[in-house]
Amino acid sequence: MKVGIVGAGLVGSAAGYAIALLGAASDVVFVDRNPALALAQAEDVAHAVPFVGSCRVSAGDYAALSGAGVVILAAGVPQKPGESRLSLLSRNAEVFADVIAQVRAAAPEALLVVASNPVDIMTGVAQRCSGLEAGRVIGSGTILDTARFRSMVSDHLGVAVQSIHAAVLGEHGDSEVLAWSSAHVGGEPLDLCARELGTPITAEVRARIDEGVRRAAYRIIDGKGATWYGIGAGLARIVQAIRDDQRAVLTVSVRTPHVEGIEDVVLSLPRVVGASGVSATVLPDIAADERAALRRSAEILKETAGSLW
Ligand SMILES: NC(=O)C1=CN([C@@H]2O[C@H](COP(=O)(O)OP(=O)(O)OC[C@H]3O[C@@H](n4cnc5c(N)ncnc54)[C@H](O)[C@@H]3O)[C@@H](O)[C@H]2O)C=CC1
Ligand SMILES: CC(=O)C(=O)O
Repeated sequence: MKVGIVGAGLVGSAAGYAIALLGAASDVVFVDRNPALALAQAEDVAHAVPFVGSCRVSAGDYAALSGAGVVILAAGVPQKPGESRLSLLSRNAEVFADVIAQVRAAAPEALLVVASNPVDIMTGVAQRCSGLEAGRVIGSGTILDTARFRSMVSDHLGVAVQSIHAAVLGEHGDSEVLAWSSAHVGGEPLDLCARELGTPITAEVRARIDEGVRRAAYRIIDGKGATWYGIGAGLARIVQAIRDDQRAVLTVSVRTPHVEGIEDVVLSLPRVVGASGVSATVLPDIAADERAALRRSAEILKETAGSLW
C-alpha cells in the first residue's frame, strides 16, 4: 500500500520513518509546501530502509499521491511552549482548506488520517471538506495519550506495557479522560492487580499519572520544542491496522453521532480500525465521574468547533 504524508515537518517525517522501519507500507510519499524539505526528508528516511527491509520513499507534488491507500495529514503549525492545541484551530483550518481538495483530487480512494492539531476538530474539518463518510477520516486522537497512559501504568506496576489495557477518551487535549475504571492488566481489573503486585493505585499515584499523561505534550515541548516520535509511531500503528485490515481496537477520533448526550462531535473512543477505516465503536463501561468528564470533553469540542461543520 502507498501512504502519502502531507506535511513533511517533525510529525510527518517521524511518521514516515516509523512506517518505513515497521514495513507498514510499500511506498511512502512526502508532500510539503516546501518541496526541498519534502525531498530532504524522503532522502534521509530512504537511507534508513536498507538497515531494515524494503519501502520506497520519495517526495513529490500532490499528483504523486495517486494510488495512495492512506494519506496522513500532518501539515500546519504546531504549539509554542505553553500554548494549547485548541489555539491552533484557525491557522490549521486555513491550511486544511488548501490541502484537502488537492489530496482528494489526486487520491480519491485514500483514507485520511489526521495528525494536525487540534486533531479532533481538524478531523471534523477534513471530513467536511473531503465529503468522505465519517469512518474514512480518522484522527490520531488519543492514540498517543493512551500510549502515555499505558506506559506510565506499566512503569508503576513493573509489568510489560503490552499487558496494560487502558484507554484515554475524549479530546486529544486538556479535557481528555483517563478511563481508570475500565483499565485491566492481563485480564484482571487494574486496582485488583495493582494491590496484588504491592503497587496499589493510591490517590497520589492516580493524580501523578493523570497529570503526567495530560501534561506530557507541554512538558516535552518545554524541553525540546515539539513532540514527534510518539505520534509518529501512533500514526504508523493506524496505517498497519488499515493496511492489514486488522480490525484492531485503537483510541482514534471520528465524527460520532452521539456521545453522552452531545450530538455530532468528533472525539476519541475505542474504535475498530481496518481496511475500510473505522467500522465500529467499543464504548467501555466507565464510572459515573468519568462519564461526566467525557460529556464535558465532548461539550468543549462541540463549542470550539462552532459552525465549522
Ligand atoms: N495528533 C498528535 O498527537 C500530534 C499532533 N501534532 C501536530 O502536528 C502538526 C505538525 O507538527 P510538526 O510536524 O511539529 O510541525 P512542523 O512545522 O515541523 O511541520 C509542519 C509542516 O507543514 C507544512 N505545511 C504548512 N502548510 C502547508 C500547506 N498548506 N501545504 C502543505 N504543507 C504545509 C510546513 O511546511 C511544515 O513542513 C501540528 O499541528 C502539531 O500540533 C504534533 C504532535 C502530536
Ligand atoms: C503535541 C501533541 O499534541 C502531543 O504531543 O500530544
